[in-house]
Amino acid sequence: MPPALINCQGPPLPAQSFNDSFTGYPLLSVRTVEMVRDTGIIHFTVLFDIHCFSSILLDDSIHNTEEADEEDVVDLAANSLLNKLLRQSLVESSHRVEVLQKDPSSPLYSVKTFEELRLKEELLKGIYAMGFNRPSKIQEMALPMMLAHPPQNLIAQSQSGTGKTAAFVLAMLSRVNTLELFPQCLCLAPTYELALQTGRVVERMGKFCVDVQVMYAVRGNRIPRGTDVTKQIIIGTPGTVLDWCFKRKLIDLTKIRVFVLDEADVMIDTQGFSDQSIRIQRALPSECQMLLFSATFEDSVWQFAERIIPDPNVIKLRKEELTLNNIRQYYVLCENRKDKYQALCNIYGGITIGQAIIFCQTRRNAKWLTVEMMQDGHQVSLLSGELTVDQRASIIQRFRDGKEKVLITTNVCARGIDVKQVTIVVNFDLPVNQAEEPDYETYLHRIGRTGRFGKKGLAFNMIEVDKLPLLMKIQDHFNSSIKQLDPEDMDEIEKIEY
Ligand SMILES: Nc1ncnc2c1ncn2[C@@H]1O[C@H](COP(=O)(O)OP(=O)(O)OP(=O)(O)O)[C@@H](O)[C@H]1O
Repeated sequence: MPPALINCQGPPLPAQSFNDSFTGYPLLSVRTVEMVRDTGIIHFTVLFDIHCFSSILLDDSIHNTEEADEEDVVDLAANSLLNKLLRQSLVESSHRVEVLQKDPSSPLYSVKTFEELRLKEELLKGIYAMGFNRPSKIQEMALPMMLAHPPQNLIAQSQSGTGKTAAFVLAMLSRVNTLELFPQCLCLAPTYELALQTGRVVERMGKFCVDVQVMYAVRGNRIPRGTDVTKQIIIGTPGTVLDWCFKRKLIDLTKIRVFVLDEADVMIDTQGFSDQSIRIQRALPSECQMLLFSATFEDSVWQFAERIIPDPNVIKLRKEELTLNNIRQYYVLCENRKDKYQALCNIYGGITIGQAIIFCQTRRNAKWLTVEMMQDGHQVSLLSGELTVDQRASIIQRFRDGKEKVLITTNVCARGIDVKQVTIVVNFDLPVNQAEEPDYETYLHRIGRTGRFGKKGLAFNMIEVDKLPLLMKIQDHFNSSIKQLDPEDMDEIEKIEY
């Protein structure tokens, strides 16, 4: 898509101001700003990129491109970053924390306050400055283990947002000896952006620990061989850390006291990262404290965790389960895409809809639907995989703020993104896997989000006749009823309440 040009006149403004003035339009981003002074008037030439549905309106050829027909694959690292960017507070769980001690006979400590941890004054100040009043559920159990003497190893699993990062950052900050100017704590993260996010937490929590410094071992941060690295906390991606340790000799692994492997589930999903992490871990001294964190605990994560963390304590906090119990599910039989859209309009016209998320299987369908709805005057936004994580975050935030009533998306947002006020989910296309079988997990994630925290939700499935057997399989799988709805019967539609 070629960039577009705006010419305008006005007072002198830095380029950033142009970006700021376009932040209300997440689909526009400023590429360059040129300023020309002409007899007292300043002319600006702003070159900006138009993303998403604006591009379709301007470029019909998109319907014919292969790219437009792509399904969005779920990118774990991008989702994790998105979650972090959007998170507003701690995620609570009603489950109990499960603890498996390496030595079951040793007493199990938990804390209810940060004071009980006897932290350095400046660290406690940093915690309170972040607005933390008391440890989160996982921190209550994990912090005493992480701060124990002698240090103990830990594998901790709990869903995103439950306070794991804050816990290991606290452990790293409390173990740094500020009189020693060399790397003492090493944290591995799966991507550059995730490393930066962790670094920000170190900087915020360590705000009053003025002698503690962080450095990023990430691609692009080129430090000449032989440089004397004096920063005590290193956060980086496995490949670059390996390079810094073995090739460039910037980090002496034998002096590391705390080793953290964050987002283990994302890490093992990235080719080569498990082996690189294991090579790093093998060079650490035996007394180094080793900590591993993961938001999920499939067998593969568990196997990796056991390989890399010797003699661990294990802490798990189960996730709130998604359920379809509070959700009334309907299906509408349709001939084709146009027909599905018509049915959607009838439903939309028949019931009062607060906010809705509509899921499509491909980018092409999502774009097509966005254009149709916009042309019919609906306020919609489109979220699909070609957007950067920042653009996705901005679109979701606008939707959360109620600026658009409908969010059209692909599987890119099927999991993990909470918008509490959404009560209606539409499957414009059923989720299917590569074998063209129903994707039950994704169905549950798409729809289960509406009926959370005891709220009631509504789900509509738009089904082509040949897809009906798939829907029946979904119904059987979840042992829940999905009722047929006649999209022409407005009386019936109007009776649906939520
Ligand atoms: N004890 C606490 N009290 C209040 N807020 C907290 C506490 N601990 C962490 N938080 C906040 O809760 C949010 C989630 O915490 P954190 O990032 O540590 O969770 P996480 O489990 O590491 O999530 P992820 O897996 O996405 O990294 C953050 O906004 C963080 O500042």
